Amino acid sequence: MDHFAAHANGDTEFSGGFNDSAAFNDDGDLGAATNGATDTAVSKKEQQAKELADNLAKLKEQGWNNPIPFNYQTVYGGEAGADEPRDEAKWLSNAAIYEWDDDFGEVGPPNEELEKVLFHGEYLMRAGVQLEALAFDVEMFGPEKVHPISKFDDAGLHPVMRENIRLCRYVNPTPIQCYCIPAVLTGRDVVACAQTGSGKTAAYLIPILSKLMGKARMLAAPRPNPTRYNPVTDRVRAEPLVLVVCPTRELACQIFDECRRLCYRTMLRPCVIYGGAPTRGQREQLEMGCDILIATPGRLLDFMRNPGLLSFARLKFTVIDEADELFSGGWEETIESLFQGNGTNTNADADHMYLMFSATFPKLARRMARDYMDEDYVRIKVGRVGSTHTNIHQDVIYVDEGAKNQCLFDLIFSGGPQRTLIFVNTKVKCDMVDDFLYNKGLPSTSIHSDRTQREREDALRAFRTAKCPILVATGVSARGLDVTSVKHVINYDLPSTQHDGITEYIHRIGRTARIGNEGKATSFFNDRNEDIAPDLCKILAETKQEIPEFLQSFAPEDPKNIQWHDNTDDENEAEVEAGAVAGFGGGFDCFGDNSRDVNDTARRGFQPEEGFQTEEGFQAESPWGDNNDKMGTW
Ligand SMILES: Nc1ncnc2c1ncn2[C@@H]1O[C@H](COP(=O)(O)OP(=O)(O)OP(=O)(O)O)[C@@H](O)[C@H]1O
Repeated sequence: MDHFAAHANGDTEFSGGFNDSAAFNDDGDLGAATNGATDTAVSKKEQQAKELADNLAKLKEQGWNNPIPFNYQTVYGGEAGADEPRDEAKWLSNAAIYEWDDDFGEVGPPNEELEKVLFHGEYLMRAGVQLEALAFDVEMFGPEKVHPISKFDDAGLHPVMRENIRLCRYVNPTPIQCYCIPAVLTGRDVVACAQTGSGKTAAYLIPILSKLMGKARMLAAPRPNPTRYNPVTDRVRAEPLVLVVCPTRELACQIFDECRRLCYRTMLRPCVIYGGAPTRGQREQLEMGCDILIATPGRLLDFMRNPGLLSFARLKFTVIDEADELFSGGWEETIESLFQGNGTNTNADADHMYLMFSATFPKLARRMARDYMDEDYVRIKVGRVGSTHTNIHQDVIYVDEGAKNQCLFDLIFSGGPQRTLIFVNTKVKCDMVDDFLYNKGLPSTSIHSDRTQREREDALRAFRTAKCPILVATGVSARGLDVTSVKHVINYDLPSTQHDGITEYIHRIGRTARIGNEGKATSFFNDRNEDIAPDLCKILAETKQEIPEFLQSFAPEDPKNIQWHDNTDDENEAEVEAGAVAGFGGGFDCFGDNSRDVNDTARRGFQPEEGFQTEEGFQAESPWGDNNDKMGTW
């Protein structure tokens, strides 16, 4: 039964929903019912109610908030997120942006209300103190040396961008930012691989937007003044300067969010279009003008079919984010047509820059880089492609399939209240696990691709605001999720090697311990997961985690010399050896010695912000904020 449906009915009695807790009752032998069907039903119901009441009391004592039923009628009525100003809009594509008045000079005046929404929300991600763990070796390949920055102030950024970075509380650039920002500023095409949660979005948005600031008046298409906008007479065609394509709706919304912050007080107008939400609102936003367009590929194709609505004639930057995901999702033709400009009237000027970001770097991505990017494109690699960092404490425990639910409950209960993300491998299981937890009295919700976009946005909002601090998700739907204070990721199911195996594992656990914070990942392992065991052990060894006894037979022989064959970064392919790949292999190392460069500046550059933890109402390491013991302050 659909847990959401039960919630929608306001069914707080916990009756009627899926509940397999009988499997864990002390005397849960259903066959022992001898007093007739009615008696059994009554006593089972009573027993469940008692069990639930006990659970609720225990959970409450521990600090968990009560499960909150969703009421989608109310949500549709517009009350959603009323206590989270950030998401006041019904759809994230309509979230507030800085509205530029023609009367402004070069830079618009502050807007206090919007500033609060964009920069001061308690649910915004803040850097933690364990930033050293992100100090990976950085390799850069390209035709000439690009000097990495160690401070944002050294990058020659537009003053408004510097101010917006300060408002975001980004004190120092992350390693990928140290390299990517100057590379983009020098006008080169860039291909970059970096770990999850390492600030890739800002690594391309900061230099691109900074380059456009001050030139927007000259480059941007004419647009109506929003303060005097008449939707009947003033509509324009959207002619963005920047296009960002990414694989998931949630990621598109997150990039849009970051863009709203970094465009603050400028005339650059960001818009986001993504599937599942009504096209109308998104179209209306484009008709008010659009300089930065963030899009998922399906909705982008839809809108591109209407040249009166969207044109790429002015496009200066095309960014492909999570390229590996887009390619494995079957979008390679769409991406290729964007690169080619075929039928898209894309501006093909020499100054049109292409950027490609990817956690791994599959063959298809390499071919596109070779075929469509400038010969002298820069390639940046932070750490080993597809690796993770030591801020995540990884545990693997042996759990038989049938014991997973109880184990999950015990694990969550023993961990105490904390934002927890649970991954399963199928949509059906996603609903089942969510229902199980909810019926046990835990505040959970779930997200997967069969949910409507309305439900997906609401589930994420509930998770972000900790109304439902437990989110059950399938891997695909939670890819790229950037939610503050996710303290525990649980792989209820480990990903199989047929579904991206260890790469998927890395993405999943990367939802915790982001940007210098710490977190925990627990994976349930049993005989069904043997396919992933060798790679899992390599990751555990590489990140100096304990390899449990039952996995010892899969442990790498020499933990100091782990061999990876991830097929993402094979420099020895014939084509590369033949020098056909410009920029790497065929190109030469930017640092002159044609070998790997380890840049200490970048390693030292990313330091925790002084006083960050002591700031009122915020503790980098605590989900609770100062002196708080309530869920509401997550
Ligand atoms: N220099 C910085 N200092 C502090 N926080 C930062 C900095 N740069 C980015 N962030 C924040 O870090 C978080 C993670 O960034 P982002 O989502 O871009 O990571 P990512 O590398 O794209 O991760 P993933 O691969 O998992 O999608 C975001 O909330 C972002 O606002």
